[in-house]
Amino acid sequence: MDLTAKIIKIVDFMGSTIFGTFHIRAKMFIYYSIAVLLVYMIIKRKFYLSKIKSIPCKKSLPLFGHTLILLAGPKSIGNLVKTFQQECKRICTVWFGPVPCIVVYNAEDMQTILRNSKEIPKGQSYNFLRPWLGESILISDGQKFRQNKKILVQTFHKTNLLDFLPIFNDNADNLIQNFAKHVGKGEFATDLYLATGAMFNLLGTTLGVHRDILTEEEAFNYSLSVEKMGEFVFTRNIKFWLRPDIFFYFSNLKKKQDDHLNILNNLTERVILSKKKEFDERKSSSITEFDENKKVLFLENFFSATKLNGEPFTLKEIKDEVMTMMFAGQDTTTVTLGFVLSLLGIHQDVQVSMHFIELLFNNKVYKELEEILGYSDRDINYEDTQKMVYLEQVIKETWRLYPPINSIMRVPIKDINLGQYVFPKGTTLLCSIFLLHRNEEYYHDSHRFNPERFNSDNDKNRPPYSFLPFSEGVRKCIGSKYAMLVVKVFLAKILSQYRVICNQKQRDFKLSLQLTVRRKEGFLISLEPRK
Ligand code: HEM
Repeated sequence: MDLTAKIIKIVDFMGSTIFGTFHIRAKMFIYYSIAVLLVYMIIKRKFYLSKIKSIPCKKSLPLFGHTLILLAGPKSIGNLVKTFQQECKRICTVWFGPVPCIVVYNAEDMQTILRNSKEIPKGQSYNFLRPWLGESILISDGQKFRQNKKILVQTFHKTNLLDFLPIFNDNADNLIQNFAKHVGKGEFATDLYLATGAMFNLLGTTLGVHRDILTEEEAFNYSLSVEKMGEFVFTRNIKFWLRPDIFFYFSNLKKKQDDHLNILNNLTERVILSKKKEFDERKSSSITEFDENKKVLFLENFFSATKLNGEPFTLKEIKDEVMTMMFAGQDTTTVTLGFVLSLLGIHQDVQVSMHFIELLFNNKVYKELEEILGYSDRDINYEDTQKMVYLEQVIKETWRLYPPINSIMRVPIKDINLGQYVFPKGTTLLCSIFLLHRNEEYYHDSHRFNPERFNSDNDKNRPPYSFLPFSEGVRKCIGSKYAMLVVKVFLAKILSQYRVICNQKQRDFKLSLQLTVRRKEGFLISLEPRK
């Protein structure tokens, strides 16, 4: 008997075992129930669709929605922005296959959403991050979020940030040494140097370990895996058929994800276990030797803290938080540095204060650094960073054009009525920081790099919730001050040593708008010595 005949026989047998012994009335009952369920689902769907009807939507294909367009990617980022700005001015529905998602990019709706974290929580929107970040602060809501946030915010308090400065300076010097190999030798990709620099900062400041514990290869692999994991999560969101776990588990993407997760898990566990051993030995050796003030923030806070139920945090829970810090803090600062260097490399007028330009543009970055640091390559202290006013404008303008986290997601737990439209319960709201920052309503000539937008006068005139690189409200980034400090130290060190050149035009950047915004071609720059 061939295989097909065998299968038919098995199906026949199963059908008669399930239904054959049933009374005819029982069979009819099952058929009617299925029909009623289908009708109920169709009505429910129609009712749901009527709620989002008033939100503008670009033409889409049945079943596939906008997925094919999203997969092909915009021909240029300018096209994408134009489409949103001209066809759907403030808000629009995008279909990921049969699943709608409301994209928001106006300040008023952003405010409504981000201020109402009780009725519009993160919910299930970050589910695909769970295999990587577990139930960490970035993903959880409610009590678990509040419990973990209490411990984490201590780490990022201003008084602690000052203690991090020697670590930032040391790692910036290490980066300069790596850059030195490329000085005067043309264009090179800075991505992995910047990523490992950002990673070493986090290792030092949150875990209390020096970069020496890793080989160069381990550091590169870890940084690459963080980037890849972001890519996989994004792909799973767009390719709607990979959303259900059952399909994802048998996909090639899952295999690749597991490989990168292994790299991240192994290294993180290794560091946590060695620090835990050190912590326990120090604590038990002698009470007097255990200096509370010297404890390593973040990690040791988790070792000594207890949860709301009085139990200590498990290794898995601590690992989830560490992985979250390494993701939230590494990729974001890496791309910030990459974009600032690229933009300054293009806009030489902003970077260098040549004599005649100085008359037109005072306060340019290099002039400012020269005034603060003289010609010395000494370490940067906190007071120095406070004087870097123009550099701060440049960083903020870079965050406006290329917000590292380009969008965040929320899911309302009840219908949110906004007058002209409704955010229905259970629908993903995608708050696009990228599109908000290019909204002509708030930023005239929005594609142009112009740090003057952030001078003290212009800063006051911007409507609330129109500049959100770190989001806002209860779920605002906890690392915003840390990020500004580390970026200033790194840029001050790089720019006072080297003149940065970037040969691409800004409009030729090939952007990938995944979890973080990046240049697909890499952050390509060349360096010339300053002195
Ligand atoms: C340029 C640098 C950074 C940018 C642009 C940035 C941006 C953001 C944004 C937009 C969010 C909100 C995410 C959401 O609501 O879904 C966020 C959350 C978060 N960020 Fe950052 N971040 C940066 C650096 C950092 C650093 C350095 C750390 C820590 C080392 C950090 C830790 C976190 C954490 C833990 C959250 C979750 C907060 C919560 O859910 O309540 N970030 N960040």
